[in-house]
Amino acid sequence: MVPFRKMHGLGNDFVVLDAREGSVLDARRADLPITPARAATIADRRRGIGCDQVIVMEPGGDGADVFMRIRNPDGSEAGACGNATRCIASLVAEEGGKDRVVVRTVAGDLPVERLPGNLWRADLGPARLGWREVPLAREADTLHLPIGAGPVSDPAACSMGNPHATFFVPELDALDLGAIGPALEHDPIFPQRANIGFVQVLGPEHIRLAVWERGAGLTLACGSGACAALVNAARRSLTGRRAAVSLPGGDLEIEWREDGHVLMTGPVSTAFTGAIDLEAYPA
Ligand SMILES: N[C@H](CCC[C@H](N)C(=O)O)C(=O)O
Repeated sequence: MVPFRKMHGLGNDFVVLDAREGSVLDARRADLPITPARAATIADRRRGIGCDQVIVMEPGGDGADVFMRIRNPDGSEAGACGNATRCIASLVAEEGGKDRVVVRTVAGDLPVERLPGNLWRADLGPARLGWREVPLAREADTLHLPIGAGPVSDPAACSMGNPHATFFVPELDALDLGAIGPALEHDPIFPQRANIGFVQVLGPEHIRLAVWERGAGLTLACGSGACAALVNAARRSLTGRRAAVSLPGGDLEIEWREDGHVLMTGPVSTAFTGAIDLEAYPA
């Protein structure tokens, strides 16, 4: 049996598996790999445990406390997951009795620190603003992309280690995100698809955000999406460089630092722990 921990950040939920040295899933063992197919079944809310992302902890290597592998329910690997970054950081901080840890991802090393009141602040690294960094399929102004669907158009785009487009709308509740999300996620301008954020600006330090996530669909919260939304709002002078981002699952505090790095502060929760027979999940 393989132990797992069911965690979430503002309702953006994860199944966390441990493949570090000495764990049942020790990454050096080839017999129980978390393949894309296996991750997809684990994430399935009927055939598996169910979650927005499957997170596998692997050895961090020099300079990092842990490596975080991120898989969406469709099996695709992602370069960033803000809410899971806080969750994984809290686990390794607890293990090591530390208040500051480094979570390594394919997109870079992310320092995370514990704050009072079950809050964690993660540096999600620099916002990448160039069209090749998003990435886009062709040269375009990342502040005004020539795409749209239904009532929305003219998004801004950036990468937080994963691709994001941000649409600015007058009233979030007037949108049918399920109807327009898939077409935008798969727009040909995004060669790696994209996470699609919809923002209603409430003031210079407060925005509402809903995200249709790449490979996952509508989630209650998206940490990297909140970072991208704040950066894109600030680039358009709709907010300052720091704002509260209100998502369906709750609020994150986001700051786009003068050095380009984006800080995200928010809570961490564990819902339950359990164990699964991984052999029952097709590789
Ligand atoms: N669906 C995202 C990964 C998870 C991002 C989100 N859960 C977060 O908290 O940042 C992608 O494919 O880039």
